[in-house]
Amino acid sequence: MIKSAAQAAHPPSVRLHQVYKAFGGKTVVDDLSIDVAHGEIVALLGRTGAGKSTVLNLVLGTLTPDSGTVRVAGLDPNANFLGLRGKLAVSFQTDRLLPWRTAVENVELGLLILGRSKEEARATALSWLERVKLGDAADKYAHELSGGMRQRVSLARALAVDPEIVLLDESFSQLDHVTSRALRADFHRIAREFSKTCLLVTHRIEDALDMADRVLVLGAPARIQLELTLTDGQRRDEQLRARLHDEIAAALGGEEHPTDPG
Ligand SMILES: Nc1ncnc2c1ncn2[C@@H]1O[C@H](COP(=O)(O)OP(=O)(O)OP(=O)(O)O)[C@@H](O)[C@H]1O
Repeated sequence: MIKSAAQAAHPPSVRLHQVYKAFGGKTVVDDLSIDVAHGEIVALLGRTGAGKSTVLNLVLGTLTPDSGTVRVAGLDPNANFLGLRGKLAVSFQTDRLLPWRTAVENVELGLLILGRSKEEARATALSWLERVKLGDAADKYAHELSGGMRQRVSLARALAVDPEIVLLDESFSQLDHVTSRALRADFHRIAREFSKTCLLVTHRIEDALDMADRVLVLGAPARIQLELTLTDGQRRDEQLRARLHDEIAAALGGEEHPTDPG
């Protein structure tokens, strides 16, 4: 990968070095090393059971490696949970919105927890809802929003605290193809505009091809089987995309793997 000046000036935002993890004698992560540079978008693709969630939990610090090291913004995430507050944000497959709060109240919650004033939190939350094209829905409750809109609120909530690193855990997987494609495009635009470092975990090839600078295909146990890089110009080249799609599908094990035709 060619490094930008910003990337060259920063240490990797996320670093896994020779990480090994087993559950009950079964190896799930096997000698995995990944560096995600500042501002880079990396997709981890793998079949069910490949260990994607385990890798994500290691980055979140909710799991510790049996051996090897994990660093997030230079910190051990397991030992520095509070130190990473506000630096690391996650968006999950389900939106996890609080149903008794409106969209804007959901987005401002993280800001209030970080100690921002009510006025500042409200203004920041509203600006993020505008960026995800939900300015008109600020006062609606979750049950008044579609699945795609709820996921947009969830992304606004993750981004509003201005994290250095955003983790996406199958964030677009439950949405229909048209909705998820629009959301991926908007997320990609925002991530670029704000130079966010993103690690996205997905089983959908289209998620990776639409957003990632680098695609890592994991075999089981989690070990890199294929690594591809993709520029924004290349991702718009339909022929190249089709070829990369096939290459990734083959590495994932062909037709057993769910793909996204949309
Ligand atoms: N806490 C745990 N205790 C025991 N086994 C676990 C634990 N967490 C994960 N595993 C096992 O590790 C393997 C990898 O699971 P993981 O959830 O990381 O895979 P995944 O790629 O995220 O799969 P999916 O796409 O289905 O979520 C599976 O065999 C799973 O049963």
